[in-house]
Amino acid sequence: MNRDKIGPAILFILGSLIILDQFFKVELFVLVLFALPMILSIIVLYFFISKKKLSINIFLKNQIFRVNIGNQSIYGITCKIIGKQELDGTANLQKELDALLDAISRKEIDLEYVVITSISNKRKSSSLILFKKCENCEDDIMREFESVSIIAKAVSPHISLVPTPSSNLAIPIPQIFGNISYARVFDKVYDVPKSEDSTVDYDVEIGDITNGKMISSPIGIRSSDVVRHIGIFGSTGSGKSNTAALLSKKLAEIGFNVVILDWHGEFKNLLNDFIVFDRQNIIKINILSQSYGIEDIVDIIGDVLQLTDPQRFMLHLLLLKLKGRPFTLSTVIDTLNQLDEGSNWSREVKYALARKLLLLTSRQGKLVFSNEEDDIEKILESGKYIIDLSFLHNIRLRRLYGLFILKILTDIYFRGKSDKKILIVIEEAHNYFTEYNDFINRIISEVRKFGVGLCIVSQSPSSISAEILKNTNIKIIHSLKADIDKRVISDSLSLPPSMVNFIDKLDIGEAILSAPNIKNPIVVKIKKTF
Ligand SMILES: Nc1ncnc2c1ncn2[C@@H]1O[C@H](COP(=O)(O)OP(=O)(O)OP(=O)(O)O)[C@@H](O)[C@H]1O
Repeated sequence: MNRDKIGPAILFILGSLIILDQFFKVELFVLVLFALPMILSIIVLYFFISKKKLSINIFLKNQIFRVNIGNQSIYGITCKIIGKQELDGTANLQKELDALLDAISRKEIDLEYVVITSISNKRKSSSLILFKKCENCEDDIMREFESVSIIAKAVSPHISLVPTPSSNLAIPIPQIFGNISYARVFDKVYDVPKSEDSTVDYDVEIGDITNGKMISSPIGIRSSDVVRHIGIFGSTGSGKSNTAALLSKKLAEIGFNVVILDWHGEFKNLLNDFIVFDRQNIIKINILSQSYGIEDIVDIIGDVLQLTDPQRFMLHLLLLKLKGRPFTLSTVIDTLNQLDEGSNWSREVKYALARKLLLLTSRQGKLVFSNEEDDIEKILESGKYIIDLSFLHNIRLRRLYGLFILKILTDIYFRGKSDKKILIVIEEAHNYFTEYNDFINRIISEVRKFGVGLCIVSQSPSSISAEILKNTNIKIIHSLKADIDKRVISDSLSLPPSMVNFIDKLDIGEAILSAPNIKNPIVVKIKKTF
């Protein structure tokens, strides 16, 4: 029976007695004699029933409270958040509190946390309550409190958490806040990585789920998702190369061909069982080879040398005419001269094109572009290779050579010449992007169905084309410092605010992983390759 039914019940009894009195002319004191016990028994019944329904019983042990509600128990602990200001006022308590709550929000546990800030005229105080629905779990609560206290010491040296004793009547919300006046209505909503994510299926383990302090279960990606392309992003020194090397090693172990286009020549130190092509062992490319489609060659040269449309058209004509002749400075000039001299317009285009093509016939250009073509398809047919591009000092030449290798490799797959899947790692990928990215944008969307997975590695996701970002379905985000990069990544992943705040706080080797096999992005500590 609830409280608002008592009044009507008593009125009903009184009304019935008055009617009885009218009909049977009973004495008033007899009526009162009847009515009183009835009313009393209703009140007693009410308290008895309501006590049975909701028994709240607060119990205290080591500052831990237990609240029994019906047959459920909640265990918890309340702690005052006490901030101590330095004498010279240098402690940034707000920042420390944010860091502490950030760290707590990353913990993967089944406890609930509530921050309560009470504000009155005289006092302002904040406290943290951690609690859990459970039975006999004082020890769990105490352990959690100790772990939170350790985190507080590490991330917020001027803030301490002091447990508040509860009485058996109430769980007090503390009134005094250290030696400073401090209150804040906390407005952040945290989306804590859920432990269910640890049950995802994967066959390429890359690390362990972490909350920044503790490591929980191992996690990885599915090799079947590799052809949906991988993006590894992070500032210098954040751990990108290690992650790319780890993926290369693991995928090679399960039968992928792996080719790394190594911009700075650092991978041979990370993967010493890969075959290395470098200055001593250069793969030579014949641009005029019969087997390469002219459209792709025009796009690659046009993108890297930033050719205008008329120059691209002229290049197309030039390549058609040059077929079967050596690609040397004199043949290029000769052939250009044979092309229609009809108008001033074409003469200007010709000279501008000839000037830009000088790069390919330069001393460095001749190291990699040659008529004595190597059988690249044979060389890279199967296995694991590092192609060290760092011996090419001219950046545009390095970019050209890298893209030609990419084209030749993808052609092998387009023609169905390999039944093994391949991972092509494009290190320092931002270097391949210019104002025009026709070739690389086309490749990334086409190669997927042919068993080719691209792994784009870059310290500057904001310099990568939107097309590429959209097409990398597995993203591994190491610490990023520049605001523009953080924004580009958080927009492309629709990251929750707590994770966005976190991108620049990740430690070396830590990364946010977003992949088709994982429901929500999670923080992972990547394994070290060696
Ligand atoms: N998962 C990891 N665990 C522990 N240490 C790591 C991890 N990943 C990288 N490191 C260490 O961090 C340092 C930088 O790593 P790495 O070269 O992979 O970073 P990077 O982002 O590729 O840097 P850069 O852009 O300068 O090439 C190295 O000393 C490496 O040993």
